[in-house]
Amino acid sequence: MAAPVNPSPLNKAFKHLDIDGHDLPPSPAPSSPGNGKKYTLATELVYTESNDQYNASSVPIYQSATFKGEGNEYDYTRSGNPTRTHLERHLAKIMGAHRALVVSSGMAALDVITRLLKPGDEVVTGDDLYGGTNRLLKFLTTHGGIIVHHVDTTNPAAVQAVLSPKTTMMLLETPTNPLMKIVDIPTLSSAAHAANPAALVVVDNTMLSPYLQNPLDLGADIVYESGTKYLSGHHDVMAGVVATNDPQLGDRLYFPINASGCGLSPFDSWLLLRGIKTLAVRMEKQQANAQAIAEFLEGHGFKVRYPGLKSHPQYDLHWSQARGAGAVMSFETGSTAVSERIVEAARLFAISVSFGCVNSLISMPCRMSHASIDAATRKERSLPEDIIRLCIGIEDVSDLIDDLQQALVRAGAVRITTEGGIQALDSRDVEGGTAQTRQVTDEP
Ligand SMILES: Cc1ncc(COP(=O)(O)O)c(C=O)c1O
Ligand SMILES: N[C@@H](CCSC[C@H](N)C(=O)O)C(=O)O
Repeated sequence: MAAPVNPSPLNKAFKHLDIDGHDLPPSPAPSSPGNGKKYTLATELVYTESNDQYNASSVPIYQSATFKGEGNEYDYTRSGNPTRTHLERHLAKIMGAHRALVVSSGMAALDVITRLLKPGDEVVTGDDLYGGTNRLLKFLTTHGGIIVHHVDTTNPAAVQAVLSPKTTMMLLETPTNPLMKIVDIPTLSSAAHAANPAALVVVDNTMLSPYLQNPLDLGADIVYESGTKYLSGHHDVMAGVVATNDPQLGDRLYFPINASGCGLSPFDSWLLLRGIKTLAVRMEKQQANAQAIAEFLEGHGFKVRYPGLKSHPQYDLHWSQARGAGAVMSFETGSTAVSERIVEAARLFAISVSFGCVNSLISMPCRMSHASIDAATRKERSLPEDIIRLCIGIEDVSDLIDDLQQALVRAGAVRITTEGGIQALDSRDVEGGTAQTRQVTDEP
């Protein structure tokens, strides 16, 4: 694919505008066929157009650190690379954003965003957050002079109580990781902007991806997500995405990427672009499987946290701002030891951190993804030590349910009913170790 040097005066005049009005370098330009029709997201995800000199169907990987010449669109890959630009423009299109930027991980994306803060700035955020997010915010409080308020963001009154003209950023996750709490993006965005019109509302959209939720349409100023998860979908690349509709904010976010060099590499940009094309089919299958599994667990007496279940306390709120429930859920057993046994007994579900992969995963957040939050803080924030997180993949759902069922039985988390079904044991029975149950559980 050539980054064509087109001497046409028309091209020069419109150098910074693509057909969607994005004020970005013009080449290479993935877009929809320019026939005026608005396509659905599933179609837009797949369609990219490039003006490659050989009409390559797959965007070439510009594995080059430097570009010859002076005053050209690209000079150095830290500053910009055609493969990365192609991905960024594709993401801007599917995220409904003016500008998207891709970096080396989800945490790098948050790092870029927090570079907007200055010592003394106040950040309002949730009490249930991904462990790495909590870790970076804590570091900024001890090393960057930032003041962070952790509150229950499902409670607008609690949020209101810490908002002030000093609030410069509100950082939200919804659904939260791992408690799957739903946060009202429009209400909280309005509250933050009312407290300080210059406050930036930032939403971590990793749990749902742009296929299921668009925080920029709901009042957020910046959306970011870990591309390591659903966007790429195969756990073969680390990536992060930051997007905004404000051109000046876009420039301010680009600055630390160029200054520090955390922009996504050409090969990883190519991998992420490939993953994005199958996002719709993966997500549809993953969330259909997740719904069936959540119903299976709930139907057998477990307390399941999943926004696809009517029993979710914020079911209506979730569906007022999202188009699907995603494929992550968590549930409790009443006993850390039982939870450990379930996780260890699963065979198809891999014991692994992360989510969004085509394979199903099982984990204990307090030991794994959220281990960086100390035990006292976890307790203070009501993060149950026995919580199990399931991240559902695209396998056959009956195989997944069979695997879970045998894990529950082997772990002694359920008893066999007289009808031959299974029923979650009361945590007191579990702690007491109902020998009868254990005996029938050894093999599936
Ligand atoms: C909700 C959420 N946000 C951000 C991240 C950070 O992403 P990454 O691992 O790509 O740095 C993760 C997981 O790591 C996450 O679960
Ligand atoms: N050791 C890692 C753990 C990564 S957790 C990844 C993911 N966000 C999840 O929720 O599972 C770390 O310390 O960050």
